[in-house]
Amino acid sequence: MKLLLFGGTFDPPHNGHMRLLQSAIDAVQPDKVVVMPAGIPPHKAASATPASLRLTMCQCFAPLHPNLTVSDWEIGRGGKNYTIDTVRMLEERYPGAEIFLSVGSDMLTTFTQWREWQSLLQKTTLVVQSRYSGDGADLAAAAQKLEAAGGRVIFAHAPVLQAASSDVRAGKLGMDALPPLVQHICKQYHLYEKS
Ligand SMILES: Nc1ncnc2c1ncn2[C@@H]1O[C@H](COP(=O)(O)OP(=O)(O)OP(=O)(O)O)[C@@H](O)[C@H]1O
Ligand SMILES: O=C(O)c1ccc[n+]([C@@H]2O[C@H](COP(=O)([O-])O)[C@@H](O)[C@H]2O)c1
Repeated sequence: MKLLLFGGTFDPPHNGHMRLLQSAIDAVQPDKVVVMPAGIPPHKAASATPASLRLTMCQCFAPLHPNLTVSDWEIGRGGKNYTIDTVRMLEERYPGAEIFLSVGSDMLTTFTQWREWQSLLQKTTLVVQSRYSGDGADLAAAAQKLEAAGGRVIFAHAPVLQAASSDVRAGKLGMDALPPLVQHICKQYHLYEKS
């Protein structure tokens, strides 16, 4: 069984995330997809948006695959969430599964800063989607280093959709950058409104 893991802070999920996940699904053709919103991401400050709302907003990904789960496992654990722990949990829950890890450009180029990254490379295949025009050379160089360390890296080739959650939070990106379900929840709970 091929299992595709997509983790993020998702504060909020935006159309760039949708593009990344769709491109990874197209590249991998997984049997199962697990979307994993982080409780506290390892290299960022904790999110001001309640975890329960980020979890609900992640339902926007559900239409992308018939066997997609939005998991509350990292949120429920508390503390900082490291992907190696999540992958170990998935290995126990789905014995024998081939695990693919979906990441954007910034995550590939900083991958060697992740906790136990060498173990993660052994346990997963990275699936990368570019998020900035012109970052191809950086991504190729990062992939080459990871492959030299024994990793497997697949490139998804969807066109870049430049969007960032931080731009939504800062009011630099409007609601049209968000999937309809996320827009609806934002309106309902008055999220990301600038006074
Ligand atoms: N526009 C995009 N295109 C492709 N991948 C993206 C895009 N935006 C985010 N990603 C990827 O999605 C994953 C989760 O990202 P995250 O939830 O941190 O969103 P973000 O937009 O990077 O947030 P922030 O702006 O707050 O840092 C990461 O692997 C990231 O590289
Ligand atoms: O495990 C790590 O050391 C690690 C370091 C940086 C990022 N990650 C994971 O990568 C995903 C995207 O992270 P972020 O901070 O961009 O939301 C999310 O699932 C994080 O838990 C994981």
